[in-house]
Amino acid sequence: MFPSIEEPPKENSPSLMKIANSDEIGSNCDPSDGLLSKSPPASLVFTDVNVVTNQENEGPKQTLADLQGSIRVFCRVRSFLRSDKREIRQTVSTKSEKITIRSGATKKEFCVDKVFPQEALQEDVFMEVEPILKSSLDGHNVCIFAYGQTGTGKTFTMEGTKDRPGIVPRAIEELFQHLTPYQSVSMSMLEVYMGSLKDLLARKSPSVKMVESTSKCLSIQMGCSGSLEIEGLTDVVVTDYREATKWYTKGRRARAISWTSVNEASSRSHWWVFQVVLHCFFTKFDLVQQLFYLFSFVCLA
Ligand SMILES: Nc1ncnc2c1ncn2[C@@H]1O[C@H](COP(=O)(O)OP(=O)(O)OP(=O)(O)O)[C@@H](O)[C@H]1O
Repeated sequence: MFPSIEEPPKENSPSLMKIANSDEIGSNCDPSDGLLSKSPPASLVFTDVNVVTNQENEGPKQTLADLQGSIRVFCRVRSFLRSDKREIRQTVSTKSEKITIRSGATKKEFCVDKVFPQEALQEDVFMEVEPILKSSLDGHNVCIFAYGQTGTGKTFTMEGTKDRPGIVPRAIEELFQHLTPYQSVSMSMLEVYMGSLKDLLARKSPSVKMVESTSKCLSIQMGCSGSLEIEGLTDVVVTDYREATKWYTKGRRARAISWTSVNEASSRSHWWVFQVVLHCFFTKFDLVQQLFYLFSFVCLA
């Protein structure tokens, strides 16, 4: 038996994602700026909450959006690695909402919602993101977008390692902890590489052995509601954290990986999108209906 509501929330019209313009996010923070190459690299994590008109749940989420804005910009400074060849100099200084970068006589300051210094842990980052992820369970689309030059720690922040899990595994775990019997989860993963879209969860064709060559090339279509849809993108239903992790790992392995002069294990996909869809079921006038909300995790290389 699904929960019944007289007036269901207005139909959500999910788009694939909203990519914020770099002028909108943060203050003229351009990671390609030469200054950054002499500093511990910094990457940005954006959370973009699309507020939809869910009257039933407007309260808590609306308060969060009102207080903190629907777009939040975080900047994480990567710690120096043993492999860093450059001379280590203290060219970056941080305050909780400001980062200052010096190069010779030049000084640049950037204001963001939150700065994570070099010593920040994965837990610290997730603690900041968690309330926004939780709010999506109240019926809102959420996009977390990582941006920064190669080797700045985007993959580390989003995925992390087995010992130090990042935002994505923590978010999936959190999602399944709060799932109600009237909700289900499906997921998809795609990569934009060399100008084409690839379905990273596409099932392997028995005749082709290479994972990369089995990834389907997809096209973007405009849906009848005006939303963007990826035609034929594999969407798998997952029932628990373990199954979700299994599919996520499959998608990761299918991604293009190469090395760059600053990152031996660069993801090299120009960007990848991991999308989790929360399906919510309810009855209205004795008919089972469904709404869905999106969590999009985007990593721009
Ligand atoms: N906060 C951190 N603490 C410790 N190590 C880190 C941290 N951030 C990144 N690293 C390490 O730095 C290296 C580069 O990070 P990562 O691969 O995440 O960069 P990236 O921005 O995703 O690069 P690319 O765009 O090339 O894929 C990795 O070895 C990663 O483990």
